[in-house]
Amino acid sequence: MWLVRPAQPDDLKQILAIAGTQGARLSSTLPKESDALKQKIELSVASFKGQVPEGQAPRFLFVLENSEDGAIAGVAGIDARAGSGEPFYSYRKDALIHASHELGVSRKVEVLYPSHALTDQTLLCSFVIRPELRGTEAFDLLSRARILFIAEHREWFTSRVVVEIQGVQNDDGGVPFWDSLGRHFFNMDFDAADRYSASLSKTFLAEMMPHNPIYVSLLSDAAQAALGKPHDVSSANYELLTREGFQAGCYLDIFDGGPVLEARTDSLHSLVTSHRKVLHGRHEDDGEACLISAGEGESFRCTLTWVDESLEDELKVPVKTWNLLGKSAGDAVRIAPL
Ligand SMILES: NC(=[NH2+])NCCC[C@H](N)C(=O)O
Repeated sequence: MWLVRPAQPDDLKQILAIAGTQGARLSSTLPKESDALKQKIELSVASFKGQVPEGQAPRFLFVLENSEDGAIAGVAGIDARAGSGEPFYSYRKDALIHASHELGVSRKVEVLYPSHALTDQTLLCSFVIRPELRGTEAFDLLSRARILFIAEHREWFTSRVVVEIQGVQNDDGGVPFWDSLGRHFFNMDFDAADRYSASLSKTFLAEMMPHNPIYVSLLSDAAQAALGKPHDVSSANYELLTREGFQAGCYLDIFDGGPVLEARTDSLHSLVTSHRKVLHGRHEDDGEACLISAGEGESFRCTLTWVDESLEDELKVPVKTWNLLGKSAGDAVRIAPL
């Protein structure tokens, strides 16, 4: 069975392997270097315990584990505050009218403004899954388990949630938006910049990022076409998040021009449709398939199960679900329809 649980220091090797399977091509906020990843896991462990060091914001990292052999097949994160104490960078796409009454011309010009507006909003991040699981139930579980976690610990998170979606990258590794813009200022490949931004400090962004607004019409045609477009490999993720109620607004990723999706936390679909129930009685493998989560903080677990709901708040699930969640009769769980 598939289980989502908090990442542990022992998972380091397996998580590194997963971060690698993405290939250099795929960006995520998951560091691909052992030391940075180790630190990220340590901060996550402290976050789940509610013991984040002074001056840092909670950053949670979950893994998708195959309970039969303990193999990890995916990773997903939540940063309680985007930027985690530092500014969080985006571009805001806006428009200006350039017009001359005398000449009788009027033109709408798109402009990208560097913005820190999303700083401190809750951020879904670091989503990586084995490619063969993309779009499956395990994929749903890994992504949506985070929303059940937010539902269960609502006070840890802010009233809005954002997600940066990977933007367009060609098969040869070229990133049109980066090649037309970022490359001129950062003087490095997209992959290098992407790697730096996944490591813990981001001072290089403050130093290298152009401070002035960018006129979209001065970018290459390919870069303009890529603005706000998700990468093909992100499409399953994009669709899932759209079903959760996320929408693309005016914000774009500063490196690849990918869309930034936004939602009101309290309207997230899995949050609204999930219910707290009490575990009671056993049940066979049939009925309604659901996501089920249990446990607070470091003991949080989430899996897929068959449920039989009775009147009142009692819930019957198969014995193996009880075992996987480490819960017994009378314990509270949360379920959401698949
Ligand atoms: N594809 C990327 N790595 N883009 C950089 C994202 C940086 C992120 N918004 C931050 O401020 O931390």
